[in-house]
Amino acid sequence: MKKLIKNNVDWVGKIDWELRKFHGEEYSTYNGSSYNAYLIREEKNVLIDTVWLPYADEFVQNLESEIDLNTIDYIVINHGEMDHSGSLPKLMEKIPHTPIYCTANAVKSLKGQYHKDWNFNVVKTDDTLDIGNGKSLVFVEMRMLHWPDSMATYLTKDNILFSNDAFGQHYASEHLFNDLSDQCVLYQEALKYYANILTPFNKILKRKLDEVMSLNLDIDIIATSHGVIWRDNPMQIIEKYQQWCDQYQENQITILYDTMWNGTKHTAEMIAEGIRMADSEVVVKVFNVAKSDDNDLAAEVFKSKAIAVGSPTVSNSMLRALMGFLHYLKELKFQNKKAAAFGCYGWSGESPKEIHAMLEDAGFELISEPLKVNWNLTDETKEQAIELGKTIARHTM
Ligand SMILES: Cc1cc2nc3c(=O)[nH]c(=O)nc-3n(C[C@H](O)[C@H](O)[C@H](O)COP(=O)(O)O)c2cc1C
Repeated sequence: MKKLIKNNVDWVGKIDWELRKFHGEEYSTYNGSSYNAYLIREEKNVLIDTVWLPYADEFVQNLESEIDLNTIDYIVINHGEMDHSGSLPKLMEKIPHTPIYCTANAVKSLKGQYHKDWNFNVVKTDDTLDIGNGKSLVFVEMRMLHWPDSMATYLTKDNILFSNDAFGQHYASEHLFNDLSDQCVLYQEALKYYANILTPFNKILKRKLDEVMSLNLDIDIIATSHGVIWRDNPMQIIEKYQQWCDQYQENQITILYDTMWNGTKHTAEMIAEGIRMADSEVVVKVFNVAKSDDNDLAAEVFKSKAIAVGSPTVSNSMLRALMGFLHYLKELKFQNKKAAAFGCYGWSGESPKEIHAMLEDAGFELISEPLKVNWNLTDETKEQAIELGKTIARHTM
């Protein structure tokens, strides 16, 4: 299957309707995904990226129905990760000498994964490749967005930026274009993708966006490597990225907890009540971490000014779903967010203190001492929970 993108550029990728987990079990993909590869046919024929390994046979067959593989002059690999390069070995069995254009780091990642010494041609930012008919490819290194090997490729005259993982989303969509997609799903998936994949690289991304903007490229289309392609006002997603990479916050406070006998749940609810009493405008959301999806929760934290995090004490520690999630929060390296810890206990009560320490270690600014509730709420501890909510609200107004 192919889809026309513009003039002599076709999408030759794979829509993966059934994908429910990505990166192993790390990333939830309720809306599926796509692996976008592109074929440019000018005086020179160029393939940009491939698709994930399980679809290699299908990909190569489709490509063969489109073009005599021997007439592919260049292959551009924007990023060596398996979901984009996984079909390369199968393809290279058929056209082993075709030059591959990629960054120096992509040579390392491709050789490291596939152990092949293909005809690599290393490119750097501003390098160009003439493809005839007055058009050329311009390469822009995107180091650490999100691997050291990442780059984007710009097609002049057609003004298409093949951005690879940047600006993508895990969203399977029949029509592949942003104007033909469900706008709410698209926005939510783009934000979730940013929060979970790109947040750790905020500072690099900020610099890179400035650099790309300073190139003054006319961009008519942003052809991502996952999800839909931005052709209607493509600058909208660049503008969103400019906001998202700059310590993004909405007027939201999120409470995350786990519980066995609901004491910590009721405490979470009282903290929420206190926040609402102090600030009637703020959006307050409460989630049970063990019953929620970690990636959705990370997106909620991404939107939040502050979080309150609670677990009962179990065997001198916290419940393990929360432990895992706090570890994940540390990986995401959020900045400029406030936090507080709480939890019920029976006799020793280590959990709130431990949560407090892990949040601090994850870069959150702790705005109060941990709240400890013995067994479950009394009038006194209920008031303390409400007061904690008010304190969080006051610190974020
Ligand atoms: C398996 C188990 C282990 C526990 N271990 C501890 C502990 O080490 N220290 C402690 O203070 N309380 C411990 N408790 C007591 C709980 O922290 C207490 O029941 C608390 O009120 C539960 O809060 P929840 O209603 O939010 O689940 C334990 C409870 C259970 C069920």
